[in-house]
Amino acid sequence: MDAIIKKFPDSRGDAAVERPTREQAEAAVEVLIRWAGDDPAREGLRETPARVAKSYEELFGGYRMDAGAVLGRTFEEVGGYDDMVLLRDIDFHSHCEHHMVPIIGKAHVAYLPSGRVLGLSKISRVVDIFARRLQTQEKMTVQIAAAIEDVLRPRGVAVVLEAEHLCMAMRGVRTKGSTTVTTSFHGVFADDREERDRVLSTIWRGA
Ligand SMILES: Nc1nc2c(ncn2[C@@H]2O[C@H](COP(=O)(O)OP(=O)(O)OP(=O)(O)O)[C@@H](O)[C@H]2O)c(=O)[nH]1
Ligand SMILES: [Zn+2]
Repeated sequence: MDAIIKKFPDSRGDAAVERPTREQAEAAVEVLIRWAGDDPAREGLRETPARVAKSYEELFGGYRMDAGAVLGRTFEEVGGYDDMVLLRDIDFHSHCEHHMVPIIGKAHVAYLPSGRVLGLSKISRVVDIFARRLQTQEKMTVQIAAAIEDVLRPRGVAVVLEAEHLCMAMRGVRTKGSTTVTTSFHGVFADDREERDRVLSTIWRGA
């Protein structure tokens, strides 16, 4: 059985770990139910450890996906188009690595091609791959930008994430409705203020 999750080249800091068995994962959920104060043996909760273990495979499936492989399929046939490509308002759901509570937000991803372009869906897929890991918003922003930069070598990449952290809304400080914005700019978007302003104004106000 493959007990080790491979450290993907694009993962930038997500360590390789030994995977527990499903039985061990279910037992851990049972302990957390008791820690919350409920009885895992009662009818409504009896199947819950199994459901949670299964849902984790989906919610955290990003550890078993390789952004480089998804982005690897690029193409050139775009009729000479060489201006900015921006995918705006990509919904994502992640979990903060401090509390394992949801981060819900939108990603905006732009690049300036240098010959090759990406299939548009691949940008959403890459956001999803990094969202489905335990994250900080800063790390996720950098990972998305770095993955596109590594594979496509475009003239510029800009990634903007805006998200609500439920660990701040449901617990702790209980600040509701605040949005955290993070950005990562590479190439032209880092060096040229006009290009950076152009991408930001397109993200916030539309073309
Ligand atoms: N920079 C950053 N901080 C985050 C992110 N998600 C959650 N946090 C913060 O991580 C911090 C963890 O702080 P700690 O003091 O170690 O933990 P805590 O006692 O649970 O903190 P409180 O949330 O203030 O109750 C908190 O300030 C969270 O708001 C993120 O994506 N980026
Ligand atoms: Zn948190």
